[in-house]
Amino acid sequence: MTTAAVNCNQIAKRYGDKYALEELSISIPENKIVGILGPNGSGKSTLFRMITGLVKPDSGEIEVLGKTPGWKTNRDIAYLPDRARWYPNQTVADAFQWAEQLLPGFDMDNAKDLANFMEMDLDLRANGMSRGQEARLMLILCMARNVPLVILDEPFSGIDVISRERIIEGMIDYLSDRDQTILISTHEIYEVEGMFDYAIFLNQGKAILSEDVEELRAQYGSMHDIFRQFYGLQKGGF
Ligand SMILES: Nc1ncnc2c1ncn2[C@@H]1O[C@H](COP(=O)(O)OP(=O)(O)OP(=O)(O)O)[C@@H](O)[C@H]1O
Repeated sequence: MTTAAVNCNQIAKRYGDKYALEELSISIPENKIVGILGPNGSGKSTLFRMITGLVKPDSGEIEVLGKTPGWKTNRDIAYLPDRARWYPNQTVADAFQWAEQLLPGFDMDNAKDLANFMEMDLDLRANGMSRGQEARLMLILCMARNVPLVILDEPFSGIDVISRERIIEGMIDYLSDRDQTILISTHEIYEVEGMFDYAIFLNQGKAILSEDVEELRAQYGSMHDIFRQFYGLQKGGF
């Protein structure tokens, strides 16, 4: 039987009179790479913030790794928020040392391997980093951690298309023998969908599909095709 990493039962979260999440009931299976997909404003980041305990549901129940989210569960979660900032004068190597001291489960050897395939120079200073290099650093800090749940909120934005393809290939390889649940939200669905074992499609705060990718492919075609069918995807993105 598959165990759930995250269970949401009839979750609602409202800002003013607008629902960010509404009647959300999903069960995210353990040890899978899961695409959390949907157009702008569909509730992806709100769901991630709720999983990390930063946002509380107005109603409904959420369980993460078998517990109510909060500081206790956060030791077991590596979270890459969509609007991260880095400190200006530190090098990549400094950032790794900082992470080794402060981030539970951070593994220096993993970080160095990841830096290698992402072509990150360890002497590069944060204030000299391009947006794409900063995105790589944040991704490495998150993925290098041996924790059961990793949340990557738009990890590839700012990374150019050629590097992105290489990074995604490297990630598939790196993640293939790790027992972790990885949640990834992305708008680069066409390039990334080969990574996913499971996908959840959100629309206006509700889950419209939540299924193994193989099942979804058999029923609807690619994840990109699902976007076309369910959200009226225009050519070139959404
Ligand atoms: N702190 C907040 N205050 C007010 N409204 C919010 C807040 N956070 C989220 N919302 C609203 O909740 C809805 C869901 O937002 P959320 O950021 O979760 O969407 P998203 O799917 O991550 O979007 P994107 O793809 O653009 O990152 C949006 O309508 C957004 O405006």
